[in-house]
Order: sequence, then structure tokens, then C-alpha cells
Amino acid sequence: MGARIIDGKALSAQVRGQVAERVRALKAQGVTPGLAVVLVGEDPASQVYVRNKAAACTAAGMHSRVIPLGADTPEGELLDVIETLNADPAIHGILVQLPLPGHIDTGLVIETISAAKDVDGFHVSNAGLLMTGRPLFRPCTPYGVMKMLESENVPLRGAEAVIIGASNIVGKPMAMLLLAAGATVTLCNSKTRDLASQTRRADVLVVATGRPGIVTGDMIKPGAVVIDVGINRLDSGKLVGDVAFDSAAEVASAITPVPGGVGPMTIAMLLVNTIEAAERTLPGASG
Ligand SMILES: Nc1nc(=O)c2c([nH]1)NC[C@@H]1CN(c3ccc(C(=O)N[C@@H](CCC(=O)O)C(=O)O)cc3)C=[N+]21
Repeated sequence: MGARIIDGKALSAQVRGQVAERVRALKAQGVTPGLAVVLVGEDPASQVYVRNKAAACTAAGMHSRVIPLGADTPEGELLDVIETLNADPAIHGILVQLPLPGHIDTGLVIETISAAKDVDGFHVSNAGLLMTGRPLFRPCTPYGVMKMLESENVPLRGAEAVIIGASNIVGKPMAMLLLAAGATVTLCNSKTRDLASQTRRADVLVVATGRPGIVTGDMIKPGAVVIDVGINRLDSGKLVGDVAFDSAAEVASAITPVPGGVGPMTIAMLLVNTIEAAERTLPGASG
């Protein structure tokens, strides 16, 4: 095993510590940053995530409000809840936990969140701002990946970056952030022919497919940096990523583990986005 393990847990603790300092400074100016998390339905995994997000908020000194709604909540009722949060000055960030039940139009829900409180960065306006190089909120998972690459001093200018997975939540914003950092970006999807011929060119390989073991060591260029965004729970109960960790770690120079990699960074960057949203409400703040 040659690869350095990129410790997302340790880096997230460092980021959350920096957020806590900014929270103290903001509170001294009379503003307590607040995050509202809306959870529709009783999915146990989602409940755990939401609880973790709320706990991280509280630990950083922020105000957190969890709004649990029944699985059969009508779409209009959810939109009303969002409108109320949009107008609430104690709430600076709004996150509606995804996925939503099938009877609810996810796009409509996201577009109803005020773009200035959209700490997930999923609103079309925030996606457009990111794409045009003027980001307001960077989506938390790709933002966390950039933080990890930065902390490892991974050179990105002129690097070959290959991303597997082209979702609006991870793959596409990841491509925009890597592009902005000067990488040559390849965005692969489920129809990509000969995936290995793409991944073997990668200096930086980001894998976000939800398919355990889709990337194996033989698909990795020696010395590449491998970022595993996947979180898959096996029947055994074990949590694994999308990358076959042991074989990949033989070849890569650095790799993120699952758990303890990208996941904790996602939560840390949610706090960063929330503190930024709150700081922007200060008189004289720009953007
Ligand atoms: N609007 C919205 N925004 C999200 O950011 C969002 C969402 N919906 N829906 C669900 C996904 C998933 N997600 C995770 C965040 C942290 C961990 C995390 O911290 N994972 C730990 C392990 C947790 C465990 O043990 O299950 C780790 O990787 O070490 C995982 C998953 C945010 N999501």
C-alpha cells in the first residue's frame, strides 16, 4: 500500500474550527448564523445525515433548526415552509434533504429556495453563477473535494482531471471547480465507452457513481490522486466507496477513504456556506 490517505475527518475538524471562529466574530456583531434543514419522510439514513448536520452546526456555535415533515406532505405545503424560511431573518441557510418523495417536484422545490440562502448551491441561479465563474455558493461535496486537493497541495493547473458521474449535485459542479482551477477536465457518464482508457489518463480522478468497485487499481495511473465520493452500504452493513480501495491504494499517490473522506468534508463545507451567507447579511458586506 503506497498511497497517502487523505484524512477528511481531520481536515473537516480544522475547517469547522475556522467556521467556529467566524461564528464568534459574527455573534460579536449581533448576528447568530442559522441553518434550517427540511427533511421530508422518515428514511433512517437521511435522519442520521440530518442529525449530523444539525450537530455540526450547533458545535460550531450556529443556530440550527430541523423541520421534519411527513412522507405524504403535499408539495404546496413544503413550498410554504420554504417561503416562510426565505422570509425568516434568523435563518441564513436552507437545505432541503434529498431525495424527496416521488410526488414532489424536486426542481420546483430547489428553485423556491431563495438563491441567497441556497447553501447547497443547487438553485439554477447558483449553478449558472458557478458555470460563469462568479460562484455565490459552491455545492458542498465538490467544494470539500477542492479543499482536500488544496490541503494536499495537488497541482491542478494543466493537470488531467477525470470525473466519473455527471450529476448536478457532484459531477457537473466538480467539473466547473476543477476547470476554474486550470485542470483539463473530462466528465464521464454511464454511457462512456472504455472507462478505463479515460481513468488511466487522470492525474486527479474523482469517482461519484454510487457503484461500489467501479474503479480498480488497474484503471489508475501510477501516482494519481484518487477522490472517492461514493458512499455505499453493503448487505453486510459495511460502508464502502466506489473505488476498490486496496488495489487503488497500491497505485495512487493519495486516496480518500470511505468513511472518513469526502463525507465529513461535505458537512464542513455546508457550515462554510452558511457562515458566508450570514456574513453577507452584515451592513456593508458585498456580494
Ligand atoms: N440537500 C442535500 N444536501 C446534501 O448535502 C445531501 C443531501 N441532500 N442528501 C443526502 C446526501 C448525502 N450527504 C452526506 C453527507 C455527509 C456524509 C458523511 O459524513 N458520511 C460519513 C459516514 C456516515 C455514516 O456512517 O453513514 C463518512 O463518509 O465518513 C454522508 C453523506 C449529504 N447529502
